[in-house]
Parts: sequence; structure tokens; C-alpha cells
Amino acid sequence: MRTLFIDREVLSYDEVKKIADSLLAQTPIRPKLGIICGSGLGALADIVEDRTVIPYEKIPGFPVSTVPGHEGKLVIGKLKGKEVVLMQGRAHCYEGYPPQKIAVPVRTMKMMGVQILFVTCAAGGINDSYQVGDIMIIRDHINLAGFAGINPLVGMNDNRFGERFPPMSDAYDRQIRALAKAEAKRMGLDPFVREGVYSMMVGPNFETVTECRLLRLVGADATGMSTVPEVLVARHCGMRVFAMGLISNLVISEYDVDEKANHEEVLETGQKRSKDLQNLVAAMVEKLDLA
Ligand SMILES: O=P(O)(O)O[C@@H]1C[C@H](O)[C@@H](CO)O1
Ligand code: HPA
Repeated sequence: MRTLFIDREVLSYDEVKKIADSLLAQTPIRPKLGIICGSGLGALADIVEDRTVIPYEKIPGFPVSTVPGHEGKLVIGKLKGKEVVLMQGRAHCYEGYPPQKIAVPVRTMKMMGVQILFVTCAAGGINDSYQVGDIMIIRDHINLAGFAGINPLVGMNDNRFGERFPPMSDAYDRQIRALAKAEAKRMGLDPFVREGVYSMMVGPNFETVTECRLLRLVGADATGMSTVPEVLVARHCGMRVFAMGLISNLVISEYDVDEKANHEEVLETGQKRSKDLQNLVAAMVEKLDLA
């Protein structure tokens, strides 16, 4: 297969199938739900039972996480009795991976039988009403990296993965978002659960003040460096997607102030909210219809 990017980073349908088959051979679990854990959110793996844990280095073709807060392990097991595969940490384009490489774990999960993908991330709050520790259910995204041509679907399209021109107007599943809001309310988490628009730039630097102001102007409520490529690939291959971002910090949108965004704060906020996120995900999974 030829692409505009580095050919050897694009795995063919058969190559992805081989990875999926080799993972399934290591476990009796047949996952219908996939979960990707963002920066500092890997504690979600603690609620998975009867686990098989496979480090990404041991999965040929998988991109390996190189960033603190991303353990880099695939956890296959049961959550509330449902069979799941969870990525404890992810790889990002800013680590040097072409977006087509970020596609590999998502397509692998699809070929393992996953129908619904939960994507989580840490994000900088842009919306003035947001506070650190809020959980933002993602309603839509702005693929700013895509504006610069960074999109995992660029290249020859293999129709066995999905169609050439997938729609994205309904990328974030309305029913699952409603379930998240209902469960958050039932659990008393609603004071800090929001719903908003996530924007993605590649990073790894945090944004300038003027970039933050631009993001606010174009309608972003929070910004990050991930999630969008995974969502594009998941929708391309027909998965239902739910995504949420933990507002791990507020972006700096005033000139000449002393505060600075930093990864330590991002990880700390993840730790502080980890129980709430575990409880919310567990409650949602319990109610989710995974035929
Ligand atoms: O993987 P996510 O998007 O959760 O991680 C965010 C973006 C950067 O990797 C990092 C910055 O602190 O957190
Ligand atoms: N900007 C971009 N990505 C992020 C941020 C941020 O402020 N916080 C966590 N991930």
C-alpha cells in the first residue's frame, strides 16, 4: 500500500488481523468494548478484573508510549462482567509517530471484536466557566492537526477498514453521551461534568497565549494533543465512540503572567479525579448494551 507518509508505518489489513489474532490467542476474553486511557488516567485499568496484561513492546507493530503517565500496557479482562480491552496509555504524534501508526491499536481492537470505543484524555480548559478537575464529555472536535495534513486516514484507502470519505458530523455517539450525563447525575458528579468541543494540536509544546485565544474564538472548550486521530480511525472502521477529557489545567490566555502549563499538574489532576473517573466508567459500562 502506498501513502503520502512513511509506507512501513502503515499496516495492511492482513498485518493488523495478525496482531489481533495473536492477542486473542493469549486470552479467553472476547472484548466488545475498548478503552483508551489518557495522561495520568491509567488507574482506570485497576477496575479491570481477570486481566491479561501485555506491554506494547511485546506487540509487533504497536506504537510504544514514551511519555510519563502512559504505562504502555494492553489490559484485557472484565469490567462489571463485560469483556474489555484497555490501553493503559497511548502514543502521540508528537512522539514522532506518523498518525497512521496511531491507527494500529484502534484497528487492532476493532479486529478483536470491539464495537464501542471509550477514549479519555487530559485537556487544557479554554472555556471560562471550566475548572481544573472538571470532566468534559466530548460532543465534537476541531482537528487542527488535520488542517496541517496530519490525519491517520491519509493514504490509499482499504475499504475493508472503512469507506474513503467517512462522515464525522455524528462522531461522538449521542446515546452514550446521554448515558454518561445520566450516570454522572445519578452519582452526584454532575456539578463538574461538562459537555464541549475538544481541539487537537500536535504538541508537544503547550499553546501560546494567542493560540489559546484563537482556539476560544473558533469554539473550542478544551484543547489537547491526542484523541482526534483515534476517533477518526474508530469512526472510519464503524465503531461507536464516546470520549471525555479531564480538565487537567486551565490554558494560559493572558499575556505576561507567571503561571505556566506543565505536565506535572496534568498528572496530579488525573490522580485526584481517578476514583470519580473509575466510578463513572464502571457505571456506564454496567448499563451499556454490548450484544
Ligand atoms: O494523552 P493525553 O492527550 O491524555 O495527554 C495530554 C497531552 C500530552 O500528552 C500531555 C500534556 O500534559 O497530556
Ligand atoms: N494543552 C494541550 N494539551 C494538554 C493540555 C493543554 O493545556 N493539558 C493537557 N493536555
